[in-house]
Amino acid sequence: MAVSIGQPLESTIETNGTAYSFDEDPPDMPGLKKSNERFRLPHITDLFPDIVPKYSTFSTKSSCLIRGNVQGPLRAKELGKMFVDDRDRVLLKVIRYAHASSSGAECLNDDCTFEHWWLSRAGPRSHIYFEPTEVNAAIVTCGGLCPGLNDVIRQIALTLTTYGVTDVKGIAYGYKGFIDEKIRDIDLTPQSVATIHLMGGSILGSSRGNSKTSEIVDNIEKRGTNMLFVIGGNGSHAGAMAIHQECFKRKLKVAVVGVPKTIDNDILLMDKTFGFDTAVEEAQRAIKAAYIEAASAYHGVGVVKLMGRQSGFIAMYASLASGQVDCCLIPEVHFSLDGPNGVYEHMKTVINRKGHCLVVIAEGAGQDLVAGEGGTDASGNPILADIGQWFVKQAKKHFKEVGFPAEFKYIDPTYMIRATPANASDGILCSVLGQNAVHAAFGGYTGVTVGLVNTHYCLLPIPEVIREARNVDPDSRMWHRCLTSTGQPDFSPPHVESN
Ligand SMILES: Nc1ncnc2c1ncn2[C@@H]1O[C@H](COP(=O)(O)OP(=O)(O)OP(=O)(O)O)[C@@H](O)[C@H]1O
Ligand SMILES: O=P(O)(O)OC[C@H]1O[C@](O)(CO)[C@@H](O)[C@@H]1O
Ligand SMILES: [Mg+2]
Repeated sequence: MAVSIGQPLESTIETNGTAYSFDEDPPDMPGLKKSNERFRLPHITDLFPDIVPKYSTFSTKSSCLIRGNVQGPLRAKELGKMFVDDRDRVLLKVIRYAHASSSGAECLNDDCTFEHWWLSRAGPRSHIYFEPTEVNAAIVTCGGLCPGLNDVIRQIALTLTTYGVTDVKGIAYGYKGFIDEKIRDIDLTPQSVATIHLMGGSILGSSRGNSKTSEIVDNIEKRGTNMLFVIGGNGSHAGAMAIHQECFKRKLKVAVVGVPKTIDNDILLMDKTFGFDTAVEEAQRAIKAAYIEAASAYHGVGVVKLMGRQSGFIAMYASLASGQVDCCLIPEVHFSLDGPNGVYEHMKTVINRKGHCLVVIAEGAGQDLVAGEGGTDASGNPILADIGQWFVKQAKKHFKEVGFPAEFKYIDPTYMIRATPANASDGILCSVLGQNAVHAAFGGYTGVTVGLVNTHYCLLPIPEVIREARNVDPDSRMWHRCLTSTGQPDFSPPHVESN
């Protein structure tokens, strides 16, 4: 039997995306059944089916906490549209490609049959699975820094307070803070977090490596933590998932919720992650400086290195935003330096035409050309060779050898960019993600993360967003737009047919 959406709040409590009981998809929601399987969100009731949730203590209509059962069915009409229904869904994809050859098309067949994938909507639920006074919450930031970390920490702490939680701890220096007894927790109160978003970095500190799941969960158990918020990238999310699974294995009632942090924007399925916009904006200062230096020198060449270990989103968007960039090199697109279609030839053409040239290079670009440093960091991420310095050295050598005068100015603003506070648009993204992480935990969800998908905030199962790193698709409209802006040719080395 198909169940229609939009039942009033008084209806029976529905949770966990399984609320639709049907033999076939509702007529207006093709693909719902398979979406509910693929994007099923783990829920506390999977482990404790007998938990009876209570009416939410969260309200935007009351300036004081709503306690006990005051907010019963009688108040449902009054509270009106304040809550998100567990059955609300957001479409993952919205373009219906006519053919697989359409730019950016990802299709299962030549006709590009449209697939409906429905995601769960994030937001406050009418019923909660934790008694706020019994919540012992912990927040941890792991991996590299990113603009907006403090905004997320702040908003999680403030939203928890809104529900009536009084025990919120910051775990210092990433997962290490759970394991190393010498590392002290940081008390997070509305007062202590009030202005932290005005600063870059993370007031909790961060780290890589050192994350033995069983030891972390031992510590979670010892402290009695029952809500854990992990702000981090794909590695941190893999860690969060492992913690969630270990908690389930030990039958611990702990909600583990992630907030994706990646300046590189390399998390799957999401429109963008926080810190990315700020990075693109902050990169403009370096690009502009490099442009001015290059344009003020005879045959000046400005080179700017930007972050992007495996994904060139920052370099691509920053180049597009600048409009001054003549050559953008990213990890996803191989390039050759020499030859008629190589980077050097393009640079010479641009210099001959304009008198100067501007190159943006992502840190992960051209790693096949430069001899790598080899090895991995504490978390197992590859340690990259410095492509920026290498490129400038090689290019200088080349131009000297061919007798083409050129003056190079190199800027590496990577850590300056990473340490800046979030801009306004990231500030909003961080705040909404932080709030939604808390709503997810109170709604009983665990092993989930929050993200912006097609401009709507969604809850996603962690494994779906960290299956692999999200990359720039060289066939995408955005990369083609970047190429249209830089005017660079296809630098790919010529394809050699093998016998
Ligand atoms: N597969 C995994 N399982 C459990 N923990 C992991 C896993 N991968 C990484 N971690 C842990 O997650 C933390 C952060 O990982 P990592 O340093 O890779 O940063 P990240 O979250 O991916 O962010 P960034 O985008 O800055 O790399 C580390 O403490 C690391 O040990
Ligand atoms: O210097 P760290 O902390 O190893 O981080 C560098 C890496 O972190 C990132 O900023 C991702 O967080 C990558 O762009 C970069 O390769
Ligand atoms: Mg990572």
